[in-house]
Amino acid sequence: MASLIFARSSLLPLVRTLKNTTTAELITLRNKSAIIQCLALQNNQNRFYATEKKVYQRVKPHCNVGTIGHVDHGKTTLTAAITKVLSDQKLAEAKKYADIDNAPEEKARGITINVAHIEYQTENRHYGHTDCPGHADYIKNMITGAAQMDGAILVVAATDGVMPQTREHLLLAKQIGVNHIVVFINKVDAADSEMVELVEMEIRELMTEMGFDGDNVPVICGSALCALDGKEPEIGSKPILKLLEEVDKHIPTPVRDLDKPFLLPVEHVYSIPGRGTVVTGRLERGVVKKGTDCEFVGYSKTFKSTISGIEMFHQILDEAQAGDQLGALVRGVKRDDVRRGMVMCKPGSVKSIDHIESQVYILSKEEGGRSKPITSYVQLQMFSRTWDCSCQVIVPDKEMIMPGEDSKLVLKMMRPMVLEQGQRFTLRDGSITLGTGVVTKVLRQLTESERIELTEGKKARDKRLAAAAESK
Ligand SMILES: Nc1nc2c(ncn2[C@@H]2O[C@H](COP(=O)(O)OP(=O)(O)OP(=O)(O)O)[C@@H](O)[C@H]2O)c(=O)[nH]1
Ligand SMILES: [Mg+2]
Repeated sequence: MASLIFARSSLLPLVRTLKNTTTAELITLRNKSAIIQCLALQNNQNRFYATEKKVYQRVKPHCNVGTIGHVDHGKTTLTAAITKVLSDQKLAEAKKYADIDNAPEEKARGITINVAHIEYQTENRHYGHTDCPGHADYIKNMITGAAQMDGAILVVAATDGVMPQTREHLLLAKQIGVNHIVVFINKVDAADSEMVELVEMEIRELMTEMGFDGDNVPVICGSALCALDGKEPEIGSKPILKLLEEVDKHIPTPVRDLDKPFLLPVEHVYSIPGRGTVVTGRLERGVVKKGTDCEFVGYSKTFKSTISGIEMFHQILDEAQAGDQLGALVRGVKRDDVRRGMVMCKPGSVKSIDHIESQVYILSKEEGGRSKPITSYVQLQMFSRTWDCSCQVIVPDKEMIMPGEDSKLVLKMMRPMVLEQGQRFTLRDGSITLGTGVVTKVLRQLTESERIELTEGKKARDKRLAAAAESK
């Protein structure tokens, strides 16, 4: 929000000098670069920024991908090779290996991740590409969604075949819902063709075993190093182009947030005398219009209403889009009916959930976490969107999770809240952030007796059960 205000206020005087630019038009602009882009377009001569700053032109659909796979199998070399081959077609800026491998540090909820964000295009799409320098960075990046991937390129060296991290990255991809994978068998310059065939069979088998469509997954064989060095096009640049063709075809363009049913996590609720109740927050997805029916969900409650007015920056508008920070006037709702943490959404599009399976990364001490491991039955505070709620953790499959480790975790919520597959959250204990996670599966609702046991303890549950039996 701050940056939006900044963008508007710093650019407004400049904008006003332009002919044909009304304030109303500006309100619909999303951010600084959009404003710059719009100015450039309106001004035809691209006088303002085009010479100083590259303007991102949204002409092709955007897709986020990344390279995953075992250490040293050639993920970074392949990333560099892709930019090299595409730069020959003026579709990317060639990046050197060292530019990618020295990825700047990025902080995602207290976790430092080294991640390189590379940009390139094919004829059909614009890509954001993520490459991480190390195994731990991949795990953290995938769980925190620091660069959420719509699909991934799995790199396997023909010289090694499937290795432990090939498995681990695939498993994690499956677990968190990165379902579209294209395989690149790398280093074919250093392996004979029989070996390459064997590795291909091995990967298809592994992927089938993990629940991917192993028989039909595109597998391309080549040498990233040859492509990067501009040598042997048959195993160099050609397979890279083939790979990109398969990525274009096989990884679907994600549904844009604007096309999804709308959802706004409530940040604040105000009562405005003479007008009614206004809820504020950032529209996470979809589009809302004045007059739209809505539903409030959270804290075990669900009720319907209608949006009778929308405001942004103290101005009234008819429609708001994903990304907008807005206030919505809601009909027939009392101030006390709604509270921060609920969501306002398209009726019927979300549910309150109290039992989930997740994949979490537990922070190490150096990352600001605790030095103690996490064990079953402890109670932690879970934060997601604008709500927080106590929950009980169950560590399945093992005794405990050590700091710095990632693991599956089952969470039982003290109160049902809006949670969806793919939703990210953090776990805290007092003022310490212990870990971060992503919902991988919604489990069945807790039974009444499980709920009593969870909120009031085993004794209370037994007492109630006994009382109920007696009254029968
Ligand atoms: N012979 C041969 N070597 C390659 C090829 N691609 C990469 N290499 C070499 O393999 C080594 C590892 O390559 P990287 O690109 O750093 O591998 P990585 O998967 O990014 O490694 P990490 O980020 O450490 O997991 C380097 O020495 C590369 O030069 C190839 O096609 N053929
Ligand atoms: Mg690398």
